[in-house]
Amino acid sequence: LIPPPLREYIERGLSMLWERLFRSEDPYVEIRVDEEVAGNYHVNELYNQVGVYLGSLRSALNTHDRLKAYKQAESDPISFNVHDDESIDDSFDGVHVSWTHSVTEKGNAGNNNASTQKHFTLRFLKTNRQIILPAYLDHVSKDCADIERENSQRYIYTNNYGSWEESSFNHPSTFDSLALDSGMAERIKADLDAFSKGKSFYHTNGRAWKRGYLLYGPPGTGKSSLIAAIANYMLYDIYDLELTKVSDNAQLKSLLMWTRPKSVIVIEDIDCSVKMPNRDEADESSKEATDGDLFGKLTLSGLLNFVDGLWSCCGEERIFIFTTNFKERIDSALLRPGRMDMHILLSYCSFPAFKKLARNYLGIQDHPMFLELEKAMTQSSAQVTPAAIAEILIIHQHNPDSALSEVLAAFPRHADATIDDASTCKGHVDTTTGDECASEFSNRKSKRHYFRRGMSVFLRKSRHPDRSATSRSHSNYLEDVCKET
Ligand SMILES: Nc1ncnc2c1ncn2[C@@H]1O[C@H](COP(=O)(O)OP(=O)(O)OP(=O)(O)O)[C@@H](O)[C@H]1O
Ligand SMILES: [Mg+2]
Repeated sequence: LIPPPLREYIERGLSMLWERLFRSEDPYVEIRVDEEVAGNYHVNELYNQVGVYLGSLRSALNTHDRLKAYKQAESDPISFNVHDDESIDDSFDGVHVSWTHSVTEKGNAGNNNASTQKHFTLRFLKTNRQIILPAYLDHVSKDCADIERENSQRYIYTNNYGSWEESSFNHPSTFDSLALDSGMAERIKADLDAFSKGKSFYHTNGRAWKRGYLLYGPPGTGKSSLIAAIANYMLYDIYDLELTKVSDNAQLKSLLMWTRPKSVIVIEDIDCSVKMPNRDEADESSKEATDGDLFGKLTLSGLLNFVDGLWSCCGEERIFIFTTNFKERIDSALLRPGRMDMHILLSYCSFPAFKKLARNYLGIQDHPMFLELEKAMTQSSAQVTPAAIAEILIIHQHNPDSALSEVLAAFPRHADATIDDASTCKGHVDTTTGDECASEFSNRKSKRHYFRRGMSVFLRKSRHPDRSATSRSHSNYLEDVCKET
């Protein structure tokens, strides 16, 4: 409970008193971290790490009146350091330590041009030696690595047959920008936190340090956005594995070998990426190998080994994420715990999720229409995706009243009667009009992607009271889509 500067003052006083009374040795340990490694004039990496670590400590802001502020790069946060020869306090495992930075004249000894020598001194009580050494210095070093990773560029890799191609990853999605059902973001973040701190847990229990998530739900409910949010939260790189560009199991294994730790490995639309023979068929295939039928192909067991076999332990701290619009189409072997530990349903927009979208897109926390909207959203059977709502909000971002009226119109009381009962359409129901769907299509991703996945679009009838007009506009719309494709 004693503030660190006062505690240090008391400790110093006691130590001087002790020395006077008993002429005993200094009760402190001092560790000096020089800028140069003595003798070979190389930069001491630990010196740089201590500088970064101390710059990130905010405690000095409350305790020191003279501080130095700096930024290492434009995009970096502002860091603070105390002046030379002033000490900065920290604590580790309940133990108080202090750091001082000093600059001393070097004399002529070095053959390096610099005339001064810089160093940090770490000071703590001898009685705490076991706690501080080397665990505290390891902690400083690891924290510095995390800070640097936070400020450094991250990458998304896509596979081109046997190799990964890299691009900068700058997706802005975060848990804060996502509209999810209440409590979902917190549950996922808690799971991620437990995973990132779980190295010893996984090792003690003989498990590979990895985690698997299955994200499922209709198109436009935020699966891809959630992947980006997870990568941003964890500060991980992303490996986006396109199974159609993997020729066989051996290639899959080699791609896995080239992934780095602290990464998210993603397979989107796992149900329809490739037609994979299942395990029985694959066993049969070994008999048929001479026919060349399934020989050298990608098989389900190859994929299972990718996620969960011996090879999956070759790198550590990795998260596997699969997405699908149709969970029921996925082989249950892929979904079992240990492969996919959490199954996360992303669904149509609920009122709490809508409120988040309204806050993010319109900057409003509340509105007189919210009550009516909540009623409409809970009572209507219309199923509207967050993507469709986001589109409406973007169009009317400067006019919250019209934005909310448009959203309200998407939730008619008897929604069933307003959705075409098109027997040929399967899957996702989208209550946006054809035009809105078209803009959603072109905004979101390539049409090829949609058609490859066999996505169906429902076109709403309510805006077209005359059924023949509806069919006409629908077929025109579909023709347009095909033409564009
Ligand atoms: N839950 C959400 N919260 C905020 N925005 C969302 C959400 N869902 C979708 N969106 C918006 O809709 C766009 C499309 O979402 P996203 O690509 O993440 O959907 P998806 O579920 O991956 O769809 P698909 O199954 O077609 O791949 C995003 O760019 C985002 O702006
Ligand atoms: Mg997606």
